[in-house]
Amino acid sequence: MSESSNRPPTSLSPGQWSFTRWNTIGQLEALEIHHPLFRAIIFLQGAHLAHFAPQDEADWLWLSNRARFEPGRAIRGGIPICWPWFGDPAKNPPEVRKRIRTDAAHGFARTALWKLEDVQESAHEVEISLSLDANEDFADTWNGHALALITFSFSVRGCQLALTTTNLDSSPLSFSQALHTYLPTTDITRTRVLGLGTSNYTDTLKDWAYCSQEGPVYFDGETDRIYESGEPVTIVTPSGSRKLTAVGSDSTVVWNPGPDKAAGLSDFPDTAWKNMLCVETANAAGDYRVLNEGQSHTLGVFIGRK
Ligand SMILES: O=P(O)(O)OC[C@H]1O[C@@H](O)[C@H](O)[C@@H](O)[C@@H]1O
Repeated sequence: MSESSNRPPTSLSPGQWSFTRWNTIGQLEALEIHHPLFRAIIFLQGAHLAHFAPQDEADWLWLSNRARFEPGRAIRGGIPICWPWFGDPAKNPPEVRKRIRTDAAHGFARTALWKLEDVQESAHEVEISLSLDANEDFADTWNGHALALITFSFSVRGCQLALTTTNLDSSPLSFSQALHTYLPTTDITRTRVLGLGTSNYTDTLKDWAYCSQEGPVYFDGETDRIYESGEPVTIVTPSGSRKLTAVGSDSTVVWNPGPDKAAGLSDFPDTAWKNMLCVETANAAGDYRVLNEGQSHTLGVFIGRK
């Protein structure tokens, strides 16, 4: 970390923030929020929330100690925004796939530079909005025109993300997406996810077999599933619980790379799979969304205490 300042973005007037300031971390610009009640860090690249914690608490998000903060490189940990497609393009429904012109997973939003739109501060909350105009600048990888606007709301109760997509193109937009939340655990083998116990899911590791969940989700090796549920989930770890409450979502991805995949994963220590899991608030697989010209859809998650 280096070079902390109050450098304002062009769209906002200087000196108006009490708790928010610019910093350069690695090679990337970030907003650091140091509020008396909580702290957070958002990178402009990817509108990527890398840290959040109420004061005197450990970080609520997992961030790899090998994460690299470089232009064009996805940050391993925190909450990457997968948009305007989730996962492998080839595994997306044809309507989503037909706009994608690359093999790269998880869309381009997580490595694109977003624009700061607004910072609102109060004694209890900080709200920060960023936008990405996905126009012809992205024509190498995607055919469409859409606006993504994300608003982060931080308080001592937790953090909320609301990602609104508006189709600016004259033809209907089909897209998939996820708020790819990385969470810490002290022991993945003693971690479980509650709230998906009556849901069906696609197991991407069993040739995309369609399965039924019964009871809590446990982890005993690599796990990569798309659940057909947007119901609240509770993540119980040996050191505490978190509750994720979604809006605009009927799919939830649960992922842990396990030892073998971890060994080949970028910016990821070989043994880190023991101490993290991802629970991703999504519009994935059959839950992709379609917007006509001018229509919007909001995908959101509130990460709070149990
Ligand atoms: O390495 P990436 O592109 O950040 O993806 C990480 C994981 O993201 C998850 O959402 C997918 O379900 C996994 O299949 C994937 O491995």
